[in-house]
Amino acid sequence: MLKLAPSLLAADFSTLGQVVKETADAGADMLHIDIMDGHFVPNLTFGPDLVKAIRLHSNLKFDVHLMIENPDLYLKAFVDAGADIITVHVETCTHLHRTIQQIKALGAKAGVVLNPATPVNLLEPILKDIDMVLIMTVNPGFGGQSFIPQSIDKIKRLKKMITNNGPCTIDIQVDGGITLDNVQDVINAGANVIVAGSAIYNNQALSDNIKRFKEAMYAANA
Ligand SMILES: O=C(CO)[C@@H](O)[C@H](O)COP(=O)(O)O
Ligand SMILES: [Fe+2]
Repeated sequence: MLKLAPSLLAADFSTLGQVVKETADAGADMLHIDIMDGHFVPNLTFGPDLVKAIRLHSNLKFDVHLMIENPDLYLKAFVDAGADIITVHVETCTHLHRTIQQIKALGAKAGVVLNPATPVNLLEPILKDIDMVLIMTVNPGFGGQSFIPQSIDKIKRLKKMITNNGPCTIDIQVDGGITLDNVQDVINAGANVIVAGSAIYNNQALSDNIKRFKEAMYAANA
């Protein structure tokens, strides 16, 4: 199933409650929330209190992308704040299996993220334990960067690995530099959850952007 997850990082921070409501009304499937700590990535964004505050404005699934060191310390805070899916970077988890079990024990779905230079075969031992893999298609830390073209082969390798692992329902999410020009390429390669920030929140109408993205997504999968 194809899903569109607009990334709040590119939205107008002065009206976040309203943005979240409009994003849901316009037909987004999830809301992607980028959490950055200034250590794992060279940028700072939101914490659990912000997630809790915007939770009041919609029932959208909250997809929380943790770009933070020591993620185990904050899992409960983000689930309590309203996260439905928590995604952790393999590069930040010394005990990845334990972190995944903790996310699930808290009642959230568990996702795992790979930086562009991290190979997919690292996921083989935990593939049966996760709900989603996120392939970073830029280096994490900032919105508005250009898509890394080698990501297409990486998505294909991941898709093959998941298929060879037997019947399962792991979502393949992509994040970074996704536009109307490349969204069909990533879907044809095997991705089904599309994160887009600057291509969704920009000077054009939010509802038009979401409509155009969903049309392009479903046309790719036809
Ligand atoms: O996690 C990140 C960046 O680290 C992303 O979620 C960005 O927010 C995507 O923004 P665009 O590349 O679509 O502008
Ligand atoms: Fe993200």
